[in-house]
Amino acid sequence: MQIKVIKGHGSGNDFLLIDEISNTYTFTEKNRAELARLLCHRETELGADGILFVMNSEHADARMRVFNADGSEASMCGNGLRLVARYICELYGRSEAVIETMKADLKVSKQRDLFPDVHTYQVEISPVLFELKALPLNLNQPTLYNERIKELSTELRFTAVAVPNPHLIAIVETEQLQSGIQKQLSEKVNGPNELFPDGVNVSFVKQLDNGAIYVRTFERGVGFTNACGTAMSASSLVTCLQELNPFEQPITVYNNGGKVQCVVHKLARDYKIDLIGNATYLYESTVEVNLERELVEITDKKELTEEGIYEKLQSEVQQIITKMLKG
Ligand SMILES: N[C@@H](CCC[C@H](N)C(=O)O)C(=O)O
Repeated sequence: MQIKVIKGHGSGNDFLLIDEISNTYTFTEKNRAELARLLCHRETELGADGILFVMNSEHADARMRVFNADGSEASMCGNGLRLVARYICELYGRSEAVIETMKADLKVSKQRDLFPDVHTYQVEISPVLFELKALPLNLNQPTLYNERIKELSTELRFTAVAVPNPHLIAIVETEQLQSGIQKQLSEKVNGPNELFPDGVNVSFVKQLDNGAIYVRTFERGVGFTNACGTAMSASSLVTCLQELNPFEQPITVYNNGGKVQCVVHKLARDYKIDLIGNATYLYESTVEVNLERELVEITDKKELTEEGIYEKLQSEVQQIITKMLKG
């Protein structure tokens, strides 16, 4: 079959966007998982952290489904939603839209560029759930807030939150970032294990100046990625709850692929987060895919020029991260 894809990224978290609104593909559920495993594989010419399928919605402007590189489906994807926001706003000539995701309809809108000439979108991250059954996390307590999990580490304290995909977050110091502990415990909770039967995204967060944090995430179904939008949003929330950053004010979140801003809103009964960052396209291409024989061939490719502009933001951020890690 022939498939048109757009390769893009949000903070270096890269995706293949497939438009099922304008094209009449007849993918089965099995096909979507197979396409994710095949096209995202880094040894193919494409390679990505996941696939974003953009579909018609019965009640919203469009629907997003996100598949991780291992073929598992995630309920949400913050960086991916910014790409879908851009795609739908440009497709319909709008500056805002509502996108249906697995568990919620989310507002998205075009914003002033975060960095000169970098397309910037804001997406809503909601619902926010602290009940352990929402992740799920099998511990004999209702929630986990800044607490130890003895099976994972004797020194780190974790908060568990679903937004609504599952996240485990630890606020750490530079030495802990530089140790191998994040990889070790992330692999444990994302392999067969009793604590997190569905796996979990694991983030280490370091507070920088007031109003700025650094977040590194090991993503469920992928491994370490440059950035994870839902993780940066959940991490911002955790820093507000620990009074490291204020609610209702922009928090700059540095990551290995760039930077975003998060604003954490405290509502009457719960929280919601605005995630604001780039939606950068790298190229558009047509691929010939044979799922049975696991073959992919790019038959047409149009490079776009946006990455050169984004690299300026990226090099500024790299200097900040290097300085931070040197202490
Ligand atoms: N990178 C995404 C999250 C993608 C899904 C995640 N790996 C999961 O399985 O929950 C983001 O930007 O939020």
